[in-house]
Amino acid sequence: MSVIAFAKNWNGKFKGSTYELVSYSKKLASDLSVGLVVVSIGEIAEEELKSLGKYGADRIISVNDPKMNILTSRVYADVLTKISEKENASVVVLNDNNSGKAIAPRISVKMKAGMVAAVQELPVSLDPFIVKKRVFSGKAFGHVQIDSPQKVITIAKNCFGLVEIPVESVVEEYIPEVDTALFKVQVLEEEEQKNKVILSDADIVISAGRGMRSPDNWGPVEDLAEVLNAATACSRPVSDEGWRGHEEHVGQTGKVIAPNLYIAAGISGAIQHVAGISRSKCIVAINTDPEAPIFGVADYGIIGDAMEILPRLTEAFRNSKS
Ligand SMILES: Cc1cc2nc3c(=O)[nH]c(=O)nc-3n(C[C@H](O)[C@H](O)[C@H](O)COP(=O)(O)OP(=O)(O)OC[C@H]3O[C@@H](n4cnc5c(N)ncnc54)[C@H](O)[C@@H]3O)c2cc1C
Repeated sequence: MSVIAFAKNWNGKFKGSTYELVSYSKKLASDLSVGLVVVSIGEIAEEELKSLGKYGADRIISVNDPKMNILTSRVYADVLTKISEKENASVVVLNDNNSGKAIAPRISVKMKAGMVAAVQELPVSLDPFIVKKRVFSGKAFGHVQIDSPQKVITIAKNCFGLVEIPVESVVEEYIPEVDTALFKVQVLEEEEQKNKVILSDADIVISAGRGMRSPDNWGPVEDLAEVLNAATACSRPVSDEGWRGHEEHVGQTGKVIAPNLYIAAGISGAIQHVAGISRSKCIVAINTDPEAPIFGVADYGIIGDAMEILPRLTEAFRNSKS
């Protein structure tokens, strides 16, 4: 028996969320008294693979096939299912990011395994297997029991953190036979967004809402983001109005993010907005209205005009950096 963890790489590099996935999966495997097998797909340097050893990945299967450098969900799901069967997996763990969301349900169908997405912590119980996740747009937690012999879970960002258990990783090369029909639809090229911190990966997010009053007032938001090497985000009306692009919209109908620091300027804190940011480790709200609901979820609140406060924060961070 084993726990399988899918370690996605981005152009041959792992991210912090991959190391968190390995930390989580190592602890889960140890609680289940089974081995951990970390699977990497696509070309990647051995040194990068071995960096997973810091978090307890003693066994790594590398599907080092250039045909699989760009993620194709049908192909990746097939590869992971074949490896899960070969390794007699009891649980398959993926990150709850775009890749995990695309692959996990396919593995679940192929393996006839029960699946739960965006798990918040280690299972509440191993037998029966019960996991905890947010439900009703983050307003409540649900405990979900998976009864099938094999299970597939995706884990929410920042649900476990990084736990170092340094081991010497052993890397095995393995390329399973994949039906050529699965390559029918292929991503030929990926273009990376340049000079911008990607919102879903960002540790710090500066977000603004309708309180900024006009798209012309975004300068202070971008200045603070630049000083803090942060991503920018916005509330839904802001993107609906076309003040900012929809890729920045967070909330129930936008992106769900979990940065270490979320600064919300001129955002009222409607429940639909909070649904996308409540997993942030620290929320700082700037609002002129002391009764704004955002202060109910914020760790720190600043009552005042965002147009005045954002430049002062930028200046203070700039000074403290120099
Ligand atoms: C089905 C559904 C789904 C939705 N999904 C989402 C979603 O995914 N994401 C989302 O964001 N919303 C979503 N909404 C909309 C949501 O209900 C709110 O209307 C929206 O979040 C409000 O955006 P806002 O806070 O920017 O604007 P407002 O509610 O207008 O708030 C502006 C805030 O700025 C403050 N302010 C004004 N001037 C200043 C100033 N100079 N300095 C500082 N503060 C100031 C005000 O006091 C106020 O609190 C959804 C709604 C529905 C019905």
